[in-house]
Amino acid sequence: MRWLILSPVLLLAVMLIGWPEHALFAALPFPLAAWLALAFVASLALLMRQTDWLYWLAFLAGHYFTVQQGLQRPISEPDVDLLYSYLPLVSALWLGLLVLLPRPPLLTKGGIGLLLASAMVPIALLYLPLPNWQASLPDYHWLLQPVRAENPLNWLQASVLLLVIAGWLAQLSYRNWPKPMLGQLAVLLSLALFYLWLAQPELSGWATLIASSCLLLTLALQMLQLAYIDELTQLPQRRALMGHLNRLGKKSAVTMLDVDHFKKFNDTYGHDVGDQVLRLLGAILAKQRGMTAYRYGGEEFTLVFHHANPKKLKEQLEQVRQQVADYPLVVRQGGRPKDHETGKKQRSAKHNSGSKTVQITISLGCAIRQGSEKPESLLKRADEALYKAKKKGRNCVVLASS
Ligand SMILES: Nc1nc2c(ncn2[C@@H]2O[C@H](COP(=O)(O)OP(=O)(O)OP(=O)(O)O)[C@@H](O)[C@H]2O)c(=O)[nH]1
Repeated sequence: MRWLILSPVLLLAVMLIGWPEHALFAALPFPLAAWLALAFVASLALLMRQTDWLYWLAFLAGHYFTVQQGLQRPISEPDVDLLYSYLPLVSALWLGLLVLLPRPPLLTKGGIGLLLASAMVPIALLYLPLPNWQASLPDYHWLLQPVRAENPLNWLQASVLLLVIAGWLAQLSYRNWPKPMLGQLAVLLSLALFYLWLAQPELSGWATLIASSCLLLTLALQMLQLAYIDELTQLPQRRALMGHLNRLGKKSAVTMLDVDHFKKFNDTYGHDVGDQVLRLLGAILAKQRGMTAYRYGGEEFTLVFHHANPKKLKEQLEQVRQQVADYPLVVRQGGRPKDHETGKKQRSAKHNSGSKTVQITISLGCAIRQGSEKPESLLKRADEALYKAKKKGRNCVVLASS
């Protein structure tokens, strides 16, 4: 789903490569479209308290203003050519810095300073003595030669852009492709398309519109995540479960499962180790095939099945129970290590005294849907079956009788 964030910018790339003469590029959908898109996404980001995005939107606004003021004349004019030489470099470096630097909260001195700086960095290029700077460079250098004859993007600009994009991709894969970084990458890619197809009329407006759409999609997915995904286990939570249960087919089943003696576990090892266990259990459940796992709340989880075969259900649930019971959990005792090095030592074989391997078990209660039984009643029967499993001695599966 997260890849949806890049879809507007990929669509723009396909259009530019396949249909560069398309009438779409002759004009924006309506005058001021790019400004309105920026304002709309900024208002939403404010409303949703995702103010980090305002730095990016401020940069896009400053960039669009600079292009409107300074790049709407033939590239053969020396000051236009110079502005074009510096804008991609400055954009790539500033956006790279925005990712790397810690971003202060918006309503602080640092936050307001960063917001103004993000808008002013591209605009400053309109007023800086670029010709003097250029005069100090050697007359001819291969780094300043264009990459493509029909486009003045030079090797230096292209290398910095590529370096920033490559750094971004490396960070993305290292951090497991988080949504905000995909949104930031989409902004950079939109601008890169504008620099590569500079001669296209209205492309700066389209690039701003597309970058705003990517940020809008990122915001929407972030909100979905907040509303439907449990932060600790990364499983969908109760609100998502209720949505699923309301769409349930006639042949289906629901299982409630619960960690055994979890209170004692928390009391023995501490709440943070208890959290590690829930996270791990979430990962084990998410990997199961043929069922959808939810965190119901606390140490309770729910599994939803789209079949009503008791024998198969019992087999599948026994498998889950066994997998959890067999999983060796290495827990760190005596709190978290003070630093990375101590943590590394503690995890190594020679210095294993701070860790202990423990096991947990789960009890499961399953109910098969009867006719058009209501979700609440189905859940209640699964919960009763879970209660029976606890009474039976825990670490077992009980199927509710029909
Ligand atoms: N670490 C951690 N503990 C949680 C979380 N949510 C609930 N718990 C704990 O889960 C424990 C549940 O305890 P009980 O309902 O008494 O159940 P139990 O000890 O597992 O006993 P049985 O279910 O009868 O086997 C409580 O101690 C809660 O504090 C959580 O997000 N993290």
